Amino acid sequence: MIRTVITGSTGRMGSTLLRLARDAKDLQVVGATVRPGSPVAGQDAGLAARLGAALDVLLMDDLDRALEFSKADVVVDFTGPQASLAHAKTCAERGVPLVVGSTGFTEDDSAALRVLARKVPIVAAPNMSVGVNLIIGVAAELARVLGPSFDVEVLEAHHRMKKDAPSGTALKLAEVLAEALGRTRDDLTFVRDGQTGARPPGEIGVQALRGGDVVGEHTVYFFGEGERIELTHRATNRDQFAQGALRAARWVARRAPGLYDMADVLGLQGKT
Ligand SMILES: NC(=O)C1=CN([C@@H]2O[C@H](COP(=O)(O)OP(=O)(O)OC[C@H]3O[C@@H](n4cnc5c(N)ncnc54)[C@H](OP(=O)(O)O)[C@@H]3O)[C@@H](O)[C@H]2O)C=CC1
Ligand SMILES: O=C(O)C1=N[C@H](C(=O)O)C[C@H](O)C1
Repeated sequence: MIRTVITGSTGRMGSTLLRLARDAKDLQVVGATVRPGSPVAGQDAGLAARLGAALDVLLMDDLDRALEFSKADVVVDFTGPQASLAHAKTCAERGVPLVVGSTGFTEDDSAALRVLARKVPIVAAPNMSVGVNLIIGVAAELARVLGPSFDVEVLEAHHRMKKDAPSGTALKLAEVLAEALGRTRDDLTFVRDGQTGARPPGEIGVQALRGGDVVGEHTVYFFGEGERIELTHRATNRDQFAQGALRAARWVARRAPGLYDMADVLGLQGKT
């Protein structure tokens, strides 16, 4: 049984994780945290996360204390970049493996996560659905085969409550496309406004739509002469993200320290 602590447990992802982990036969939820000072601290996690059933785990607003009492094997964190970094520091100090799904990290944040991963195994991925991680590889292969004569663009759409843009998934797609085409992050364009002039060759546009309750949609466009290829992933609920995260939790709980991604967890691209 893998003893699991879930942070951000009353959020959109946290409550999804609680529901799916509660029903998993090989996982035991031994802790659930909320934002420090949250008024729901002390309440039953199941009830507070709108699961409708008591989970016999009381919400805590301090991960270090939750780990002290829970003897967790793994922490699963979908909170936000700054909270995730703080949680990674706590997990590194306590030697507890971590799964990080948060997005919106700066380059410095990512560097700090790499340093912390020297002490503890961390799986970090902007999208934990199997489907998206498969199309990341397909998109790179399409770019390699189609070559520089195709103009490549990334479009994403998310719910109105999303705090960061573009999505971490769109950034990951753009980065692997740039690498496949021998380009750099400097070739990524996020804003087109005013007299932009003709599209520079080699540019990769990344655009974000926000509205309603869109769970997460990503399309890679390959615009050619006389033809256009579109590669799209649409999530219709958050279960696939959460199932991927729990799969990562099972995987990382027994790993050596290091920074891993979902390609490692899924054994993609020759990774075992
Ligand atoms: N990798 C993937 O597959 C996916 C990644 N994401 C990413 O996950 C993150 C969360 O998304 P989502 O669930 O929609 O966001 P929510 O805002 O719904 O959930 C975040 C939760 O974390 C809580 N929180 C904030 N700070 C802390 C803290 N220090 N300690 C404990 N809890 C804290 C928030 O509390 P409060 O409500 O008080 O603010 C909130 O309940 C985002 O970065 C998003 O991009 C989302 C889906 C899939
Ligand atoms: O905030 C969300 O909801 C999501 N964020 C992730 C991202 O930024 O890529 C993953 C997923 O698309 C949902």
